[in-house]
Amino acid sequence: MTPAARIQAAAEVLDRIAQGTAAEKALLGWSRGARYAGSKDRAAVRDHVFDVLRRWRSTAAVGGGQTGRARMLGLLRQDGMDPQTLFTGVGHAPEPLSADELGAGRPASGGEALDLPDWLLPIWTQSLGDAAVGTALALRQRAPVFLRVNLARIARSDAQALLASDGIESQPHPLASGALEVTRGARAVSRSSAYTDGFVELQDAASQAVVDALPLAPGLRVLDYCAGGGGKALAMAARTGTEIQAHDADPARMKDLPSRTARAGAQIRTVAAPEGRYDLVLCDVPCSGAGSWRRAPEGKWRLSANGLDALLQTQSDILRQAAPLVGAGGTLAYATCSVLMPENTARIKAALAEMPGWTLELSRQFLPSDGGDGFFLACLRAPG
Ligand SMILES: C[S@@+](CC[C@H](N)C(=O)[O-])C[C@H]1O[C@@H](n2cnc3c(N)ncnc32)[C@H](O)[C@@H]1O
Repeated sequence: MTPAARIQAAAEVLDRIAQGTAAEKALLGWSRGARYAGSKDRAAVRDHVFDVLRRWRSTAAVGGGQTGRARMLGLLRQDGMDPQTLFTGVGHAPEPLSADELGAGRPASGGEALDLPDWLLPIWTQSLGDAAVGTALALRQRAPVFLRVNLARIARSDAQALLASDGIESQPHPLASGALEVTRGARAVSRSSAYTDGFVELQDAASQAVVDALPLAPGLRVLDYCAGGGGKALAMAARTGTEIQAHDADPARMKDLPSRTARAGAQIRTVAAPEGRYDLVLCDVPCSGAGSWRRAPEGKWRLSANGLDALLQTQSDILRQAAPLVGAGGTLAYATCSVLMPENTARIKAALAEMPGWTLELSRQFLPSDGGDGFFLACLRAPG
């Protein structure tokens, strides 16, 4: 496919997304009907689609309309490219721009320019203060690809060398002890021997930093209460070298955990009903995902004020369920991939008000300006 044909394809996929189809489904639908498209074409169309999703409002303003075609026009204009060199109508390129289209479009402003929903702006500003604009703008960019080196089995520099033998270039990232930022060859990671043999995992650097900050030690009784796919459980197991228990209200979310555990050579036991007292219980709760909107930008436009309220309720409920599982002097750790104060410090403040004798040991907000996604971690110590 030519670069112009990829733009036409992305515009069509974006139209399906605007009609309510999820991005992954819309991309799959397109690629099933596009047998002529090679892997580089699919990757390029996907990149265009996700670039627009991150900048859904501003591309529409700059492109002068709500269609996929207008948004692609806006994207090209924002990126300083001349759309007329691509909108030629030749081959599978988009049709040439009409006089109306050439005259349409205006600079984005306010929430549009930040690519945030208007209802969220006051919460965003209150949550982030001086970092509000910079954080919103960072979430309009593509996320770096980070790996977590399985330090239980290999040194970071040896993992780098192993990746390099498969053509993958990386550099250590200061945010976490095992973090590598992939600088070349990211698409080859899942086929590399370093990955298939369990020496590296895909995990955001701030997500790794959250685990680095937990009071973990070999032999502690540790429960990942909201384990999901197990990214943090695996990182905890690599740190302790001993068993981690994994639980999730929806056990189906943990279906890949046994194979990931085996690949990493880790010890993780899934538990349907956690029993007894633990030294550490991690609650990596469901959240808005506002810290990771550069990776999952649809979440930005799907979130509503009511949806956020429901999440806050769930987060508080989970803290209430998990606290009794923490033994005397043990730690209840609370994590989100959000930068919104109501989900972070405000949730912890509300929880502590209901937990006499508990103390706040650690509270840290990670922002995209630290390099990784936006994450929050708080550690609460049970009365001893
Ligand atoms: C943010 S995800 C966890 C991600 C995971 N820790 C990781 O690092 O890959 C949140 C998880 O919490 C689970 N969950 C939701 N409500 C829950 C509850 N009341 N108790 C336990 N888990 C719950 C969801 O099913 C989901 O898998």
